[in-house]
Amino acid sequence: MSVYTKVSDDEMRDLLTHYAIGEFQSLQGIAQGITNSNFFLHTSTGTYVLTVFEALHEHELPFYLQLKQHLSENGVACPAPIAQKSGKLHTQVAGKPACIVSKLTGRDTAFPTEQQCFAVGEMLAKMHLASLSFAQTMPNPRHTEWWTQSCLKLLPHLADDDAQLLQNEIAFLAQNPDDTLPSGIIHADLFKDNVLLDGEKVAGFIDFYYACQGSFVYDIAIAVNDWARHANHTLDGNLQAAFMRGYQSVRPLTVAERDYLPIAHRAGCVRFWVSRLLDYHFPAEGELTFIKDPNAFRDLLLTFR
Ligand SMILES: Nc1ncnc2c1ncn2[C@@H]1O[C@H](COP(=O)(O)OP(=O)(O)OP(=O)(O)O)[C@@H](O)[C@H]1O
Ligand SMILES: N[C@@H](CCO)C(=O)O
Repeated sequence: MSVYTKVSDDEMRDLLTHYAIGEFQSLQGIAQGITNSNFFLHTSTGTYVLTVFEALHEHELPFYLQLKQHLSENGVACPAPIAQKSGKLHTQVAGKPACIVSKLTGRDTAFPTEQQCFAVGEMLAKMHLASLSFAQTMPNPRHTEWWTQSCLKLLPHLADDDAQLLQNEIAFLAQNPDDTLPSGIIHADLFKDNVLLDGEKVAGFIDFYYACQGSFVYDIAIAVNDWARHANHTLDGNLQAAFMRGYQSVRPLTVAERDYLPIAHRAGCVRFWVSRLLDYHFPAEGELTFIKDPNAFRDLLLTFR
């Protein structure tokens, strides 16, 4: 149950006086999610989602909330932040940073269909195009420099084969950067559990808290590495092709992007192999980390080499 922060009805009643979304009725904890405390907030005008941030700091919120606002105003399915009467998008609840966003319909899936992969690819392309008119930027905190430094920390903990593979791969990526390819703000973590689906349609992308500047093809590869990945850590060609068809129905890849795609898949594997290895070997004390299998991305990486 991911509700770490207790919020009283009185506090919510007070908070809602700063918003124009009606009177407080009730707050219901959402069981899913790992990092933050999420609630369905029922008011006299409808249901919203309240997120109380357990790790992000208040000064970090405006970028993510303004991004969601920009995307939702530009045809990208994602929660729209609800502004206070003062215009501010974030607030504080129980002394922690918080926000209220619109509630989406739908649920995530562990076993997507081709149609769903097509729809997610299509929406990702819309997000990339919409990101081009977003004026703010955010460096990628988990790219070349991060995985190079993290690798040094991880090496003593890895089996020889894995250590060799990771070092070779990082050296290969350093020689094959993506920094001349079309770029903008990318989601950077568009896994299956970060998309709510309503039947075959995308109800919305959620969890924008790794969004940053990056190449579009890298974002595509991160998503396909999860949406099309079988339990045996290989990609399903049909799901992969459906995702790419959906994406390219909105934004066809350039020749340079198409050529780079296999490398982008390898970069996406390194990114999540490394973060999962760090979670596994260095679980942060007091941090609520649900450890996912690092080898899924090592094994997938081997299929691209
Ligand atoms: N805007 C929304 N509309 C409807 N449901 C939502 C919305 N935002 C979040 N949810 C629900 O809350 C659950 C938890 O949200 P989320 O995955 O963002 O949790 P988190 O703890 O903030 O992040 P993470 O799980 O990545 O650490 C989602 O799986 C979804 O069911
Ligand atoms: N999507 C990530 C976790 C959140 O960043 C993973 O599955 O490793």
